[in-house]
Amino acid sequence: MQGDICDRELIDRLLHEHQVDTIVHFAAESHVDRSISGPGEFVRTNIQGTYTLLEAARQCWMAEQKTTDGRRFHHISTDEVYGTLGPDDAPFTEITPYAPNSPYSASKAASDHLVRAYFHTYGLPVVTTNCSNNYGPYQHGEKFIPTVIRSCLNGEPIPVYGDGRNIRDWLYVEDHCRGIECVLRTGNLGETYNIGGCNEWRNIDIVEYICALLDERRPSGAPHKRLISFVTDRPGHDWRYAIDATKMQEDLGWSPQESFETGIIKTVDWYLQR
Ligand SMILES: Cc1cn([C@H]2C[C@H](O)[C@@H](COP(=O)(O)OP(=O)(O)O[C@H]3O[C@H](C)C(=O)[C@H](O)[C@H]3O)O2)c(=O)[nH]c1=O
Repeated sequence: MQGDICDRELIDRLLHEHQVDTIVHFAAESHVDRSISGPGEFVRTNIQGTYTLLEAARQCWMAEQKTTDGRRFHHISTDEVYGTLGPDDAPFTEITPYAPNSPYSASKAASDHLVRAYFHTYGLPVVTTNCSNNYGPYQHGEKFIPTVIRSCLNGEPIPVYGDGRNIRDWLYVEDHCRGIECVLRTGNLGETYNIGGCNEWRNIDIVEYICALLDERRPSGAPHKRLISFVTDRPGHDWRYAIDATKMQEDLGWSPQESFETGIIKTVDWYLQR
């Protein structure tokens, strides 16, 4: 669906014309750096936009059609709402307190709270999933892994923020999709589920791994590692994210199928074949 998520008339029309009974709410401004340079659009899209969708669903399903049977509002969110971890901290679980640090994560936390409130106050049938860092084919070029691969292929500096020791938990996009499908089919209404890749990597290790893969698959005469360029750190840069996906595993039988090593080969090959 294309259009402005804050356009209530448009959303109402779509819900009615297509007799929508399931909403999977992916729409968001998602890039932390952009939220630092321009937080307003994140407040509008992520908070106002989620409110607009929730209100439209409540009006259509509850006020007009007067049934929530077979209806479901699935809100896609992020592990960034939990803030940052230290080296020895346990990974985020569904009961980790919210502590967002960037305008992006604060706007997603606000949207999660609105979704929760619509369940508790109005009984809207909602579920929320909070995922770790996605990667794979077709990812937006602003993200880290596309930036690394593109820089290598163009022979340009690979920008690594700070000392490159920040850690992320990498989730292959198809594992995320399988997780969402699983929650859509069998997740309990009102619940939240953490979907993570169980793949914690330091940024610098990711860069070196991709450089080595490209040295084999697209040799350029000199090691791609030479392109690594440490640049000014992101303000308020969260140090580590990691998800404990036990609830997904034990309650719904989901676990990621890709290791980082298998997922990154598929991703790099997708760029090489384009
Ligand atoms: C773009 C870029 C990033 N980085 C570093 C910053 C992070 O430590 C790491 C990943 O950065 P990226 O901006 O790709 O992703 P996060 O800031 O971790 O956030 C992402 O994962 C979460 C779950 C979401 O919810 C966000 O929507 C999504 O954008 O690489 C660099 O070192 N250089 C770069 O050029």
